[in-house]
Amino acid sequence: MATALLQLPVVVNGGFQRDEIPLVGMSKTANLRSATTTTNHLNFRKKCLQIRCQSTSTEEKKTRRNLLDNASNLLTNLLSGGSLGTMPVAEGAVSDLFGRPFFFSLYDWFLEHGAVYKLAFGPKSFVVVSDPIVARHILRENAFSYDKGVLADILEPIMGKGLIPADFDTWKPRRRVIAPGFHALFLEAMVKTFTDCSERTISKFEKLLERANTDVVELDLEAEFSSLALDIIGLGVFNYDFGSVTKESPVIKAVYGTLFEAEHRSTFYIPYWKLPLARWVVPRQRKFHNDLKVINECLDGLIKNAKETRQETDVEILQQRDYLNLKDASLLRFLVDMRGVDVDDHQLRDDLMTMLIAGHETTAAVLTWAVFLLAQNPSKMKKAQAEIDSVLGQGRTTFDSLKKLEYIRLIVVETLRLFPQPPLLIRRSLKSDVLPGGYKGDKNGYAIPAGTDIFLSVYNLHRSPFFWDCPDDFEPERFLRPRQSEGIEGWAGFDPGRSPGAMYPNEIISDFAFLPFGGGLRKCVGDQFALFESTVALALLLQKFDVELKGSPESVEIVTGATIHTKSGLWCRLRRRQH
Ligand code: HEM
Repeated sequence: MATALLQLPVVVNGGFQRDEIPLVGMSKTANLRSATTTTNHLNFRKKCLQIRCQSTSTEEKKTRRNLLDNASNLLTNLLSGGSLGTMPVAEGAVSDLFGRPFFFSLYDWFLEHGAVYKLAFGPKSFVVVSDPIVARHILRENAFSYDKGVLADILEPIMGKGLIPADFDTWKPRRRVIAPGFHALFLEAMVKTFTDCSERTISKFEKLLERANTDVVELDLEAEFSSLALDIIGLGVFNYDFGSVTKESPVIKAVYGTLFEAEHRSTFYIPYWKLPLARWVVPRQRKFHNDLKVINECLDGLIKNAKETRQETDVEILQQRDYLNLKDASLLRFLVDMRGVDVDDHQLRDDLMTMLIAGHETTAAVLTWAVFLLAQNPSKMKKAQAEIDSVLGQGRTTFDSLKKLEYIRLIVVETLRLFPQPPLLIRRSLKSDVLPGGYKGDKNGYAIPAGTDIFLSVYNLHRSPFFWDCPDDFEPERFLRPRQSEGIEGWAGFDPGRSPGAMYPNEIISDFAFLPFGGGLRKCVGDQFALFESTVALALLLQKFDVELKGSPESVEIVTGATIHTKSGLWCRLRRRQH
């Protein structure tokens, strides 16, 4: 198998030759073998690679394209604006959108064309970036030259002027107010909320076992994590208990409906919802607007209530409240009480909606894939449980115990490396710029005009064979080892010492090779919230249960929208642990 993979054709348009890929500290064969382990989508990728091995030229590949692809490529040639200097060009086909997640195709093209390439796709073209040096330039060094582009177009109807899609003028004052809300005492109080909510989930599982009078129960853990994350984000952001672990309600249904629509819009080829009558004529658009109305009414009620009970206070004093004993420790309370910030209800609602959506599916996905990976690595599951037993025994998680649960924390970040949520960051250049060439790219860089749409593929970055050893392997321990830059000019290597005191590896330690929460100005504000939440939920699950997949890993089909998730749930068998 490995030999067959090494015989891949040399590609057109520059890029890497396949046998250049293995780099540091391993043989070519070992790297390619390791690149075909663990998960079913890797097998999927393996199949794709095999298919490509059999094909000897790009011509042959083109003949397999269907009529729609040909029409789309004709449009591309007409509209995509020609080449961008020496930047390699990959030609996408409409059929690449179907049958498998889009980011797999972006990965294959990355290996073919290099870490910066132009993807011409139907009437659109994008620059795809899979390199930490270029990512650092876009996200940090020249961040004010890029806005959210396509992403803002898609999300604005849902999140309005919330932080994620916001233009810089809206974003600056709101970020200044929201970021301080995630202060140390708030996060510490949230650990208690995470623990309470996770225990509610665990006790639901235990009741199922008792009722069935057995030691094993079968469950869709993805759905359970989704309910858990919804309950947590509701309490943390606006002190509202959805109670979705144990019940259904119109608001919960509306939240899921809205998420579903956001996902549909992020993957659908033609934005038909922008047509004037679409919101009244298309049934799913009508439903979407009804769902939005339900959520908005709920949020408006919470905002009204918070404003009526406002106690205006200086931010420094707000940050010292006794959060562990407050009846309402939520972010909404903080935002409303902050002195000198008289934000209108509409903006506040957009902020809450943004955090509801940003903090829900993402965390649920981390937990889902962590279980998926652990179930295939029983020795790592045992190691995790040994740590939990020694740190927690049968006790609860606390802020202090999180500091000692090192291996669980590493599992969480390794899951985020392999399954970044979202797998792509999206930007549009506000002015012309010159992107650095990145590793093995053009030394003079690549000039791009204003208005260029960019996909920064975090998935490619996290699985780049140039920056990670055995990139497709699930190996939480990797984060404990520093890694020299190994002669990669412009990249500082992986050094935990660069971010002393950080509980989790981040973009600074990895010099932008690891970007689970983005980086620079628009970095996630909820990163620590999400990391603590995932660590608590995973630790409490593994404290009580051994988990295995119900079917084979290959039967878990991967789909993607804003996040990477499964097509039909993560069906698992939970067995009560004997202590
Ligand atoms: C594992 C869970 C999470 C992941 C993987 C994640 C990931 C990300 C990423 C990658 C970005 C940057 C987007 C970009 O640059 O285009 C982002 C932004 C953001 N996230 Fe998260 N997030 C998570 C949880 C949360 C939570 C829990 C909250 C809030 C409670 C949150 C709120 C936000 C907000 C408001 C932004 C926009 C920041 C800005 O533009 O200033 N996220 N998130």
